[in-house]
Amino acid sequence: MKIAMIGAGYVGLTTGACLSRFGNSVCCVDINQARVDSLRAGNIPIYEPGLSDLIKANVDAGRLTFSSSAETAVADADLVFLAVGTPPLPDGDTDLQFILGAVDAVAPHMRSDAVLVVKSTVPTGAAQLVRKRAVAARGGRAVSVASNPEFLREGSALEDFMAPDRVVIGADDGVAEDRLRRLYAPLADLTTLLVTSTANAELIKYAANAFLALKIGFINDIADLCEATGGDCAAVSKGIGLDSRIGEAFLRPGPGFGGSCFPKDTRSLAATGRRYGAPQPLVEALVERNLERQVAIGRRLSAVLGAGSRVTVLGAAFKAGTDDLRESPALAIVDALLEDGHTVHIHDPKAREVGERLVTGAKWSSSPYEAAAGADAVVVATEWPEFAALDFERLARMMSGRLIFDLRNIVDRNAALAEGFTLHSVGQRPQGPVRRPRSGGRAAMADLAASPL
Ligand SMILES: NC(=O)c1ccc[n+]([C@@H]2O[C@H](COP(=O)([O-])OP(=O)(O)OC[C@H]3O[C@@H](n4cnc5c(N)ncnc54)[C@H](O)[C@@H]3O)[C@@H](O)[C@H]2O)c1
Ligand SMILES: O=c1ccn([C@@H]2O[C@H](COP(=O)(O)OP(=O)(O)O[C@H]3O[C@H](CO)[C@@H](O)[C@H](O)[C@H]3O)[C@@H](O)[C@H]2O)c(=O)[nH]1
Repeated sequence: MKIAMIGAGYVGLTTGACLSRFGNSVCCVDINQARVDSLRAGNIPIYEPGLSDLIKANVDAGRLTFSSSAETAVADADLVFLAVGTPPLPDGDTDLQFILGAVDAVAPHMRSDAVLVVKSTVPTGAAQLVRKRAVAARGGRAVSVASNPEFLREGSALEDFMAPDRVVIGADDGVAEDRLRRLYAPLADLTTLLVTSTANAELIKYAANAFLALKIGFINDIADLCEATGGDCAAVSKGIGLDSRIGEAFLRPGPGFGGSCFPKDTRSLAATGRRYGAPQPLVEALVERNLERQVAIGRRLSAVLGAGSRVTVLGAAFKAGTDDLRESPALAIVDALLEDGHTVHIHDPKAREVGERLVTGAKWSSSPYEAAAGADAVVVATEWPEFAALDFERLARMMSGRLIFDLRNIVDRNAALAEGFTLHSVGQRPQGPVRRPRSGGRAAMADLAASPL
């Protein structure tokens, strides 16, 4: 089939590349000319494992192209996907300006039998709005509109797309349903295909993200309780996760959830609830708690460090496997540390280029060890695998202090303790010898006991 993918960001590029791998002819369109030029020159503007090779293979095979002209790209397309951003408005509701702008750009030029598919995450009712807008832009000619929400995660986007738990097709007419069933047929034996209304498909996407975010918010609160009572949240997560009704996924405590989806989508779901007079108090509370947590963790670190410490933050991206800094808890913690007067050095294996432009006031380094030279404390803020394999002997030689704050519970605990570090993990009381950082810090046993993470 011929596909136009409007929006060549994380979702558009990944989805476009994967669909071209099925043998479809895909044109990814973006209004950002620099992005299109870069893609045409073979430079992929985002980091996503495997994406660069997949794009290259499909471009070489003649199945994947890039354009800034929506008009040309949609002219002979069977399916036109909208994968543009849906950012939050100040009240948390979703800003549909990019969706509606894209509809205006594509609708007049689509074939009469083409299907317009909303892949972006949009509040319930948006597909109907898109349909009305498209019909108006086409001078009254009808158009088939479908909703096909995306569930991929950054950092594992290709595997998630190629082996999804389910594919949700929201279709209010047979043409849209048949076309999308055909499109996803190559995944049919791998997945559960759920065909429902556009309104349900839209609700499923928000409900899924909010439910996963609630699991994280819940375990983060339990982690605080474990720290206060002397429990170990890793054991608690395992113990509850083994119940198949609960499941082990998304029970890792940390610095709060971030990224371009959970924070914005929970706010949007809450806003939709308010708009329809069906309040979502659990989700409202979750949104608040998550913001509070990021700030609180920064403050708790500060309380242990004392004034004017030198702190190394390992990881800036909101999770491992991506260079995406949107709503990253690591950056909220960096901000809190800078505000409290600490000197901050950051290392992230992939996010430095974007990060250096975004975070002023901190110094960026090209390796964890360079970043840790002379530091009083190291904070592991993103779960990059290299941080799970830190060489503590080397760190001990380079650092001034002996404090590790492991906000992802990934460091090699025994290796850290053996080198004389005091280790603060999430959901556990601090472990190891308590030592004063050599410069600037004023950590004491009482402070540490009173200030678990
Ligand atoms: N990032 C994820 O992991 C993820 C996963 C599932 C769903 N989603 C949803 O998918 C949507 C896109 O997210 P993203 O992270 O890919 O966003 P993004 O910001 O990375 O990319 C969006 C792209 O759309 C382009 N664009 C905007 N208006 C356009 C227009 N009229 N024509 C052509 N291009 C246009 C922008 O220039 C940008 O490159 C959002 O609704 C998001 O909530 C994201
Ligand atoms: O046990 C966990 C799992 C995740 N996180 C955090 O939660 C956030 C989101 O992580 P993840 O869900 O892995 O990444 P995303 O790429 O944001 O993917 C989510 O958001 C996408 C956009 O809607 C959806 O498509 C995906 O299904 C959904 O998982 C990150 O800050 C993680 O560090 C935790 O703190 N603990």
